[in-house]
Amino acid sequence: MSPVGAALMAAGVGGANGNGNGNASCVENCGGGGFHWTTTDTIVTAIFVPLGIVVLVILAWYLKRQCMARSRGPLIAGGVYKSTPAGSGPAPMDPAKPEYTFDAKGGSYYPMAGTPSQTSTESIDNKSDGSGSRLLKPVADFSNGGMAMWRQGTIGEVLKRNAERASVEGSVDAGTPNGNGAGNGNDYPLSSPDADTPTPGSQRSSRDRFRLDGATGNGNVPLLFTFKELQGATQNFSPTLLIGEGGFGRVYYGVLEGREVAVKRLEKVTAQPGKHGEKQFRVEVDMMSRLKHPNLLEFIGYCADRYERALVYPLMVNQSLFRRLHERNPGTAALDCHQRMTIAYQAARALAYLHDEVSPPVIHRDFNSSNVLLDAKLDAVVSDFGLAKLVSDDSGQSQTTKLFGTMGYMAPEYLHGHVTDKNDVYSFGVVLLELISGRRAVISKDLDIVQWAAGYTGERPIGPLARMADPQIQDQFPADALQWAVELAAECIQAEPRRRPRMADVARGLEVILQAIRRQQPTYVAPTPNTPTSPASLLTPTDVITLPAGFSMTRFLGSLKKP
Ligand SMILES: Nc1ncnc2c1ncn2[C@@H]1O[C@H](COP(=O)(O)OP(=O)(O)OP(=O)(O)O)[C@@H](O)[C@H]1O
Repeated sequence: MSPVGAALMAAGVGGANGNGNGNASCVENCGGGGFHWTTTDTIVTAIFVPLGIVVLVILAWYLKRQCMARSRGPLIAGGVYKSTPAGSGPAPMDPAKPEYTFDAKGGSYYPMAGTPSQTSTESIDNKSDGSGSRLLKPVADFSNGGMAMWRQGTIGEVLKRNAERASVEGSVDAGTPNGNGAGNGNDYPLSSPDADTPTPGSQRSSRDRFRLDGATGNGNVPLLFTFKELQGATQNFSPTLLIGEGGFGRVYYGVLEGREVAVKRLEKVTAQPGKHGEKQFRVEVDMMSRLKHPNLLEFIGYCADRYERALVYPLMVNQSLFRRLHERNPGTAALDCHQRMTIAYQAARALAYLHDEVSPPVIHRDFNSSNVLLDAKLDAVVSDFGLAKLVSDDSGQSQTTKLFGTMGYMAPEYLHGHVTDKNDVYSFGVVLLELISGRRAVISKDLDIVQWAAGYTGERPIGPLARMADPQIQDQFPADALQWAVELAAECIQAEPRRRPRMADVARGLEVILQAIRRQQPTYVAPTPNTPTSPASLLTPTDVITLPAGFSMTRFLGSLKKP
């Protein structure tokens, strides 16, 4: 029997007569034990071999496509992924030894370079197809939502236009921002020197051409800016307009189409393919596009122009809570206790939204007083989702091999790579202690605020609770409100994550504290010019809580716990 006939018979395709002798039309003697090529074999070979090859090619293409679709889930800074069933997004892999390095400048931990992981994102990050796709991929890969948009062609069209424009405009000379900018301490103008001057790109409005109308499906519509437009908005990233500096890059004051903005420019060096900052950029854009809450920093848009990456936010004129508490200009009033607890309440609401109202939930992972920004009315918004982590499994827990975060704010279990929303609760407790005491999270080389507070919360009695309050507000902090605030912080910073309250319950606790402060100060008038949110607007009538005699914050939180 011929080899083809045997193979087909084995595959049940027919063509052989079943007795093992092959076809009658042998051109040669069919006897003997050797292989003989027949006319039928030739015909069958001519038909089925090419057919088989076509089937194999189609199968390979289909499998590759499936893999790519799976690898394009939402990306997490430093995330390590494995394939998961389509639509479920990436799941973190088992933990390995945490590898991280400390950035002295930003006081933050970042993953060490050169720790490649065999992951699906790796293939995205390191693929160098030379087709200009580095410009395209980051946006296409932002999220599952981004993938859907890609399929619909919405983002695809925008990116195509962007790529065309980039090739027409050629390389934009970014200019190098003066490295000797004054850093975090810079004051900056509160109105643009030439706010009415159109930006170079604004004669062709980026909004008109690049608006991704409805693309994100959640009402947040990020705008795509050219690097040239951002150069125009920030006087070519002038050092005199430097607002601040973080682990991600520098933040500049700017004016875009008449609106005052903060432009966060990714350091050129970290915008190179495969570097941490690039991933962080994608995560931040992804997060910002999906999330919308009055106490989360609004996301205006971004720039992904060749190797330049930048994010555009509304300007928060009172900058960060950290600065307001710890680096206040001499002429600026200290925050009073009502303002402090209002800020805590608003930040708690933002975290509760991330944990409970977003699907899948989001863990901020780097909540600290630098990431709480204050607007003109001292209303707080939570910022910096570059380190956020999407929770992808049902338990609400995940493990990470890479650590990000800020010294003094990281929960003990987080240092072992254990990531849950309770990490944020711990960090929130630290910020609450900062607000109460006016002390920094890291007080000295050997003492952090949690250790310091232990003395007041029972472990190491060192004085009356009143002494724990910032001396600038000691007189105005009602004793009961202060006690409850300290109790609330103590609940949040417990070593055992499961014992910490949920952020929604923390927000309820802060409502009680605000009520107590307002009871004591019924004619509360905020210091000008920073008028806080009207206290009444914080609580709806149904939110008013009736306190029993001997109210205890700990018991109150316990009563809110879900069974
Ligand atoms: N939208 C904004 N409006 C006003 N100031 C801002 C705005 N965004 C950032 N800043 C200022 O710039 C500083 C640096 O911000 P950035 O988010 O880059 O870093 P960070 O949060 O301080 O640190 P990291 O990114 O390392 O966590 C902030 O501390 C804040 O003072």
